[in-house]
Amino acid sequence: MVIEIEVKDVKVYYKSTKAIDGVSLHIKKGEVLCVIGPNGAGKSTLLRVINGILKPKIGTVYVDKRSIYEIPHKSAAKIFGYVPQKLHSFGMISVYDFVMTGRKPHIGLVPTKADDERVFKALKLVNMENFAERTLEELSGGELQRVLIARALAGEPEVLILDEPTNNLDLKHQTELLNLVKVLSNEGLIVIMSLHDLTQAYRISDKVLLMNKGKVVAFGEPSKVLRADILSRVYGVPIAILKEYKIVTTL
Ligand SMILES: Nc1ncnc2c1ncn2[C@@H]1O[C@H](COP(=O)(O)OP(=O)(O)OP(=O)(O)O)[C@@H](O)[C@H]1O
Repeated sequence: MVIEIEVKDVKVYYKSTKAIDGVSLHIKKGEVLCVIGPNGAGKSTLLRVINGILKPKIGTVYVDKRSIYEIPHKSAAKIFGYVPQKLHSFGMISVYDFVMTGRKPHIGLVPTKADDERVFKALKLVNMENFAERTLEELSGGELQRVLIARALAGEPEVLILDEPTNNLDLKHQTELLNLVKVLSNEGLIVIMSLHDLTQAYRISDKVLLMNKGKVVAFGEPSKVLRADILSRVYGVPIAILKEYKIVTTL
């Protein structure tokens, strides 16, 4: 089981645009890290760096002190489960076959009964077990989001990376997803996710990383990062934190 992920002084450029400018962080087994910040802050880019999809120009990600770039691709694929913000294209693939692609790093020549069981277990975790035969095109936005999460879970990851996972989800499914994240982290998973809902970030996180313009503004315990003065400055709107820790704009 992965004990620790460390990101050290990462810089990412898209052509000449600097998207990430010297970001460092660390997170341990069983912890939930929420990455927050305004649009364009660099959250999605950072998540793609952490899971090895995007190689930074400078800096490294370490998995238990080992550079991610030294880990063989198949081993890395077993460690990380990634749920992107959106799926750019998909053909006429069924939900079942799509979720099975999450098993790829574990499958030998052909999927076994154990792989089949894993796929159904993952679908069940997101309440999508009755949609296995549908094609992805036949799903609503929220259903598709839950299938993307199932695909990541089917791979039995040790580090789960979720890019705005509550997007498209109704209140019930948002709550269920966040509860699932808590259960998984209690089982020892490292969960790293970007969120726009700051109240949810406060409730779910062990650590929060607040980014703006590619840089870290604050990193640490939720109550130290999610402060009205810091948030108002970064988001550019007056923000209040209510007694029960509900973060609202007071514009
Ligand atoms: N493929 C790309 N080519 C060029 N610039 C990009 C590319 N992807 C992202 N960027 C730029 O990099 C910066 C960081 O983008 P990123 O998507 O990481 O931000 P984000 O914090 O996830 O934003 P949002 O909250 O809007 O999803 C932005 O200025 C964005 O315009």
